[in-house]
Amino acid sequence: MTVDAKPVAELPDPRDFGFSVVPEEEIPAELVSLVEEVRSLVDAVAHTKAGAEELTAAREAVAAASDRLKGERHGVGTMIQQSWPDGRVEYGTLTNIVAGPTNAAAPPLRMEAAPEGGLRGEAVLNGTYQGPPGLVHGGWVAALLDQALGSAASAAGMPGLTANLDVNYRNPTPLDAPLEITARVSGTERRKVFVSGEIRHDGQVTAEGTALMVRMNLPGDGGA
Ligand SMILES: CCCCCCCCCCCC(=O)SCCNC(=O)CCNC(=O)[C@H](O)C(C)(C)COP(=O)(O)OP(=O)(O)OC[C@H]1O[C@@H](n2cnc3c(N)ncnc32)[C@H](O)[C@@H]1OP(=O)(O)O
Repeated sequence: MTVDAKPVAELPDPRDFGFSVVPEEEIPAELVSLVEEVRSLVDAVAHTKAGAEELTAAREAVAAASDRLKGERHGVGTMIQQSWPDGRVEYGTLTNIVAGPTNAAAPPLRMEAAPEGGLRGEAVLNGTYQGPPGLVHGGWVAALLDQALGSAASAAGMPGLTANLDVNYRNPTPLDAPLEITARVSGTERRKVFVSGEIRHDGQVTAEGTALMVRMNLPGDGGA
């Protein structure tokens, strides 16, 4: 179903709407490396059996590290501009909880153009994303799909916000295992963008989702 589809010729530049934008290539390699280390730290803390002395020493080391980073900060809402090998430029938020490259709480998920159309990405979620024993929390399964579906709409030139998300959990989604996430636009109607996607492990669908994204109301849309 495609009615009155209006993909934008070029994605709007968030700078034109007053947002700060950081090009991904300007993120220092040292920050990328620090974020990786903090991801390991969160996992280590969540699972540690260390004794009181080691825990106290670790807390002091972490507090000292926090103090070192209490200088100038990016504001909430800062965006990141990512350029992909396929030539696609995407804007997201720097600290997006699913895909933000500087957010140590993000897995992170990165979506690239899939040969069959739409987008494809891979992620491994460790034990800090746990719901049932050994399995990814259902809310995080939904979050992965929401992000992938939103990215698919954005990659098709129709960035927007999720108005509705439906998730079917078909099989358990394992922790510490490679997950494949796929998403694509299935139809449009005025500003409504219908998207669908799946999460797979070892080729088996663990969850599938559909969403309605409502495309950003841009100047010149005439309210369509
Ligand atoms: C740079 C970017 C990077 C983009 C990067 C991409 C990655 C981001 C991925 C993460 C996605 C998120 O987490 S987004 C965060 C979670 N979502 C939100 O916070 C959104 C909260 N909701 C809203 O702000 C609003 O309700 C909107 C924007 C969704 C829609 O408001 P609106 O703009 O005023 O549009 P509105 O006229 O109401 O609706 C337009 C059309 O959609 C229909 N519609 C609206 N809501 C629904 C609904 N729930 N179910 C069915 N249909 C609906 C209406 O009937 C209408 O159809 P018709 O009359 O045309 O037939």
